Amino acid sequence: MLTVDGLSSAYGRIEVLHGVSLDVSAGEIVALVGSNGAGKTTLLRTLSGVQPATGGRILFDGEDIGRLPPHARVVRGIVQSPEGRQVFGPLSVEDNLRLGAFRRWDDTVKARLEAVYAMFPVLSERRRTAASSLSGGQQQMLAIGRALMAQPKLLLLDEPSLGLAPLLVDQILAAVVDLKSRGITVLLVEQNASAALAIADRGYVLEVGHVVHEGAGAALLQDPKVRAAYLGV
Ligand SMILES: Nc1ncnc2c1ncn2[C@@H]1O[C@H](COP(=O)(O)OP(=O)(O)OP(=O)(O)O)[C@@H](O)[C@H]1O
Repeated sequence: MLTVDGLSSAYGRIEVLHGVSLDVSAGEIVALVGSNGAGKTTLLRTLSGVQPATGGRILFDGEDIGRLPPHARVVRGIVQSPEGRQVFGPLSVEDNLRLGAFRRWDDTVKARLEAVYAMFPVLSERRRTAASSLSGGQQQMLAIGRALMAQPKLLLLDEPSLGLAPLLVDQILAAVVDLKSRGITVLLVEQNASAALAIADRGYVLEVGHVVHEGAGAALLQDPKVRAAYLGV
């Protein structure tokens, strides 16, 4: 589904991704882990098109999308749920969700809303509430729900567990597994590497803009080098 080949990206003259290559197949959860500042967020932003690539190729369903603007990538099914949730605080939960539907504004919006509410019932209960008054976990559900309204084929999820209590982390990661069972492919960035690798089919470890390890999620979890460097074991 997604092939990233030698991708580079820079802020001004400072390159932070140095020729990253990875693959994501349809139906997989692929985790991208690594320490602070490794370039994980930059990679997701380069895939969704809000950050320009300075080299390399991004193929999605066989098409080179590396020069397409972000909205054209959304139309093709690449949707990002950003780090820090970035919900629209003064707007209601439902209006936040409706904003996610912009790429296809037709009579399926209501059914899509109901599907999100079925997945996250607490959002349904609070549909008229301002997003700013939701808890951190609920805001994360809203951010994921908003991305789902765009009907992603490939969901780019940036740090969904950031700042959440352990019970909520489990709930959010269970939701990610649920997305996979609904046929959505997920590229998941997480600081919480062990939790992410535990639910991932495959994973990549990024270190200062390079892929330094890759493999099955379970294999990476068992790899002594990965455990020592990234899992604090
Ligand atoms: N807007 C920016 N301008 C300049 N440099 C940036 C910008 N955003 C990120 N960087 C730098 O790019 C590098 C990669 O950052 P990035 O946020 O992609 O890493 P990350 O792996 O997602 O880390 P984190 O988990 O802290 O978000 C870091 O050195 C960071 O300081």
